[in-house]
Amino acid sequence: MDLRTTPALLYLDAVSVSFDGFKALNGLSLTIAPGEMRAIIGPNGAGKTTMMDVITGKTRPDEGEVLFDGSHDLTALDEASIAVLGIGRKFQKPTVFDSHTVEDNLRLALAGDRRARTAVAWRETAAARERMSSILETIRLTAARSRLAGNLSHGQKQWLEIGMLLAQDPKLLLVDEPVAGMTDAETHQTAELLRTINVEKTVVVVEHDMTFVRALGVKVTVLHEGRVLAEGSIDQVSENERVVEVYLGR
Ligand SMILES: Nc1ncnc2c1ncn2[C@@H]1O[C@H](COP(=O)(O)OP(=O)(O)OP(=O)(O)O)[C@@H](O)[C@H]1O
Repeated sequence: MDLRTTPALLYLDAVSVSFDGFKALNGLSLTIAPGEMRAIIGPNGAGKTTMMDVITGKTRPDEGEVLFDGSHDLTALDEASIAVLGIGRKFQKPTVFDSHTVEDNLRLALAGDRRARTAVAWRETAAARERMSSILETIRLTAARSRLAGNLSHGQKQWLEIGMLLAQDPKLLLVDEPVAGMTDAETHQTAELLRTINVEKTVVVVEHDMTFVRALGVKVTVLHEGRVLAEGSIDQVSENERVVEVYLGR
């Protein structure tokens, strides 16, 4: 039995994934501390999505170790068990229910099982109402709580989806390209929103938008060819010649 433990919330060591002989991840090692927010950048095909797929159990690594919250071996768990452990993922494309209000979308997420329950059947306790208000405040949609999700702006839909993730109370949030397609103002607000969330949650965010990554003001990991090319502040990685060559300078 594997009894390894780690103080990191997320620990990847020498993780490799091959697709038909091509190594999408090639000895990727990365640790995320509890309470940290980390930005992951890198050129197309660097392995960012594959890394998220490995963490969430969608893809099994061929080699390497993936530990969560001390000693949970994520390579031995399926996607549902990993979600229950406390890893929530937001994909790039919002998948909110357009014909439901903002509040009902959140109610469905708070109720836990979207398929088995309806918003109407969900009994609203005072504690649940408080959580709803707190999430609406965090995602900046208090004033839009009664609007149909389909009528929200693209940015607001992304925030609603982040709220639906928060409703599941994960320990670790994986956020994939949250500001793609957003206006400058929304991009700026999303950086603030993630910083607010990071007060309570550990966050890993994959993004190409350097203005946004700079606004986050957190440690940056640069992936290239399936492994870590550089790590440090945005200023440190921006000055790294290899990073400029393979990514920033293009
Ligand atoms: N299911 C798959 N089958 C075959 N090849 C795959 C599969 N998934 C990913 N790849 C390949 O693995 C490499 C890494 O892809 P990945 O999507 O992880 O990169 P990425 O860093 O997320 O890129 P992007 O910034 O474009 O989203 C790419 O060359 C991709 O074509």
